[in-house]
Amino acid sequence: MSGENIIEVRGLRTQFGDHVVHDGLDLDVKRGEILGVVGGSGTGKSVLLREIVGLLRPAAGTIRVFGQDVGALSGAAREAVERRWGVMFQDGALFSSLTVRENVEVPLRAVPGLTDSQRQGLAELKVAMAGLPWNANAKFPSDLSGGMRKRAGLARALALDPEIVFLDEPTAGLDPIGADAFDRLIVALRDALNLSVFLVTHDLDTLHACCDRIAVLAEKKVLVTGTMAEMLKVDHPWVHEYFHGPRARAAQTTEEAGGQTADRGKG
Ligand SMILES: Nc1ncnc2c1ncn2[C@@H]1O[C@H](COP(=O)(O)OP(=O)(O)OP(=O)(O)O)[C@@H](O)[C@H]1O
Repeated sequence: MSGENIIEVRGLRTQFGDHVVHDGLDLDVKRGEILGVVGGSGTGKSVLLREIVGLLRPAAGTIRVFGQDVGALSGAAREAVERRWGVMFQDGALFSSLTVRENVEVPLRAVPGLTDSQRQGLAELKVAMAGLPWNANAKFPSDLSGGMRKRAGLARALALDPEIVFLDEPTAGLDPIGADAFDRLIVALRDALNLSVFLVTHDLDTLHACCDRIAVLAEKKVLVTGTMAEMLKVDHPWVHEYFHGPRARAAQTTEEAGGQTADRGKG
């Protein structure tokens, strides 16, 4: 991990009508790190992700990615920046009428000069990198398990060799073994591809297994950031309950037992 901030959010305000979700939110993501973003339901984790990737416009504040103010970019400059990140949405957000390989080909269609067979080959490579078997390429999303759909969504997020991957609750709905495998895949891909990862999660096991740092959203901002060890010392009611409650103890026990899945999600 370098000290360079690959994402910098400053003074972010998000408002839907009278409902203020973020007010004065600051956040840094460092190049090469896996940052876990946690917080109670409705604290605006997914909205923050959507704002950083430009799907929602904040009411105020700046978001710089790769040093560029993404809110100020348009046209070709904006597209060039968007090609440098990949997003995996919670449900995979796959096109149901396309096969897995065709879904992964969608972002590759924007790359000039690729022949059909080069594009197909690249898509198949990403499908393999996401840990899917060869025969998944020709399957439709409806033929896949939830875990396989997530891997297909990840393959699509990796299509353009991104520098940053955004993952929205990647292990939600997975069984413990599938979730453990996904955690390991995220770390392996970060190490192999030198990715920076912005990971929204409720999953304490994922925080233990994957994240270099954690950012806690509460009180309309990033209340605190730090390592898991630092989170354990934070004296704030929500943070304390989250990191010391029964689920946290189960996750800690699992980690101490060498990452075995037996206790994952219990508590
Ligand atoms: N397009 C929208 N219009 C109006 N309100 C919205 C919109 N998108 C999100 N919200 C509201 O913003 C708040 C934050 O939503 P968000 O989905 O980011 O929460 P979250 O922290 O990801 O929650 P969870 O952990 O439950 O997924 C919620 O109160 C939600 O209802």
